[in-house]
Amino acid sequence: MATPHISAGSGAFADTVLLPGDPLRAKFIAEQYLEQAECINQVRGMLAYTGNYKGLRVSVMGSGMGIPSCSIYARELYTEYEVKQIIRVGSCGAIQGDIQLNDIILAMGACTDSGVNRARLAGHDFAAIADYGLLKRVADQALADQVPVRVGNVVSTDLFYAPSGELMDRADQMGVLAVEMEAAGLYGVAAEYGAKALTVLTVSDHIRRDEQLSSDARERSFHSMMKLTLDALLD
Ligand SMILES: O=P(O)(O)O[C@H]1O[C@H](CO)[C@@H](O)[C@H]1O
Ligand SMILES: O=c1cc[nH]c(=O)[nH]1
Repeated sequence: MATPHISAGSGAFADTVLLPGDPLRAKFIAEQYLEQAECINQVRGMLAYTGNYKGLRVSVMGSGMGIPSCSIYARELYTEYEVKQIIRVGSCGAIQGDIQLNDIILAMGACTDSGVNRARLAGHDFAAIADYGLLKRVADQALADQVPVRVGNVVSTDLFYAPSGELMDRADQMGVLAVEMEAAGLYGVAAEYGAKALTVLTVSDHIRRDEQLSSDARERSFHSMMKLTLDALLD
């Protein structure tokens, strides 16, 4: 059952996996939110845990940074561990001027400068979209909890340090809310394997303004996003 990247045994993952980029955020989520959390993977330091949230069995695992790393884990979780749905819980940089630090964004769709989804669709554009049922669950939970969220497009870039701002300028003009590095790849993998995926993001910095959260806050805060996402999974 073990894969080249995951040593967990058969049945070790729950049907639902939360997938932050940072493996230490995965550890923090397991320690803060899951009862009886058990560490089920440490290969490459990509920590994974399974435990219970208010009686629901849930797993959480780091994906690493960028579409290639995230795609490896997503594919192995869907195909080797029979995971049904993956929810990325990530950080992002705001693009639109009216978005503030710590705002929550639900990525209904994800643009990208990566070639992975064109490779999947014979060279053509693939509309990388969230699973509607998962998206609606989290949006409804946000409404019920009176947690403001923005729902829309993000852009998943290959380069964190881009040589020019052209892509961000065009994304801004086209209403793209934020930039991160995995959602479009995750949605492509989910589509390829007939599985479900959603990306929920907390704004950690603003690409137009000199504003950013510390690395510690990126690892150990984001409580509003975590509670919203986990509560949305309950019946
Ligand atoms: O905080 P995570 O979930 O890693 O997400 C964002 O942070 C990393 C870049 O700093 C990229 O992975 C980007 O998508
Ligand atoms: O990918 C990312 C994540 C956070 N902030 C950015 O500017 N880019």
